Amino acid sequence: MIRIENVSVQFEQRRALSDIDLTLGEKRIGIVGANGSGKSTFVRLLNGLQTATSGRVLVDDFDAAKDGRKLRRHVGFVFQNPDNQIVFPVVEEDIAFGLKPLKLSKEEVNRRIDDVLARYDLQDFKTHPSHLLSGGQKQLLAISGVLVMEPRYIVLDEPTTLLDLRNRNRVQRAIAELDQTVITVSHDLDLIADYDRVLAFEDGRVVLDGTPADVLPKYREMMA
Ligand SMILES: Nc1ncnc2c1ncn2[C@@H]1O[C@H](COP(=O)(O)OP(=O)(O)OP(=O)(O)O)[C@@H](O)[C@H]1O
Repeated sequence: MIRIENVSVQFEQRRALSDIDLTLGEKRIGIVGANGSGKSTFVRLLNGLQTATSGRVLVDDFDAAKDGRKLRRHVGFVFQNPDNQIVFPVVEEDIAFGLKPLKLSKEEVNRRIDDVLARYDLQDFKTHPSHLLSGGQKQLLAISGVLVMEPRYIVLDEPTTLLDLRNRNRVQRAIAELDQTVITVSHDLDLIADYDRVLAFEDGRVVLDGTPADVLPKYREMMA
């Protein structure tokens, strides 16, 4: 369960989020809103990448202000551009990197890497240069690098923006199969059309909140 209690985020000249108060317990949560409306700032709060200027962020037993390190393991974050997430030149090294702080045995590290690569049909790319993967494969590798840490929540910030239709569909299927609670920021409304709940942001506030069937038509109208 995620509790956001009266949270505001103020950057020097600009208030990015104003008095957000939400309880999120659904398994699939979509976030929509115009450019600059506060979506990324909001999801970055959930794993401590962004701190609240005022208010509290609680994820299960963790308070973002006190338990930053634990929160980052509990809530995995997939960035919009996988090139910002993929840091090692070889696929298996990149996935292993995130596991280092967990101090697992070599066997367990290998088992997790093999499992996650098989899941996304990337097993043949294990020793492949990461930068030679296609855009969709890179996005799947970025998701793999987060999944392998077995977080309880996964945040995806515009996961399909850079992808062609085939890779977009692959990523959509990959998300659908996740056991974790997933929070997805997206301008691609079809991607979140079967989610449990959608929040629409405008000027740092949540202006629509409900099922996709309820929110998405209103959001389309709002953006027309
Ligand atoms: N580190 C920062 N310093 C100053 N201002 C920031 C910072 N990060 C975000 N902002 C501002 O806060 C507001 C909200 O930004 P945010 O990135 O959360 O929007 P967004 O809804 O994710 O936009 P987009 O759809 O374009 O990714 C914007 O006006 C942005 O310029």
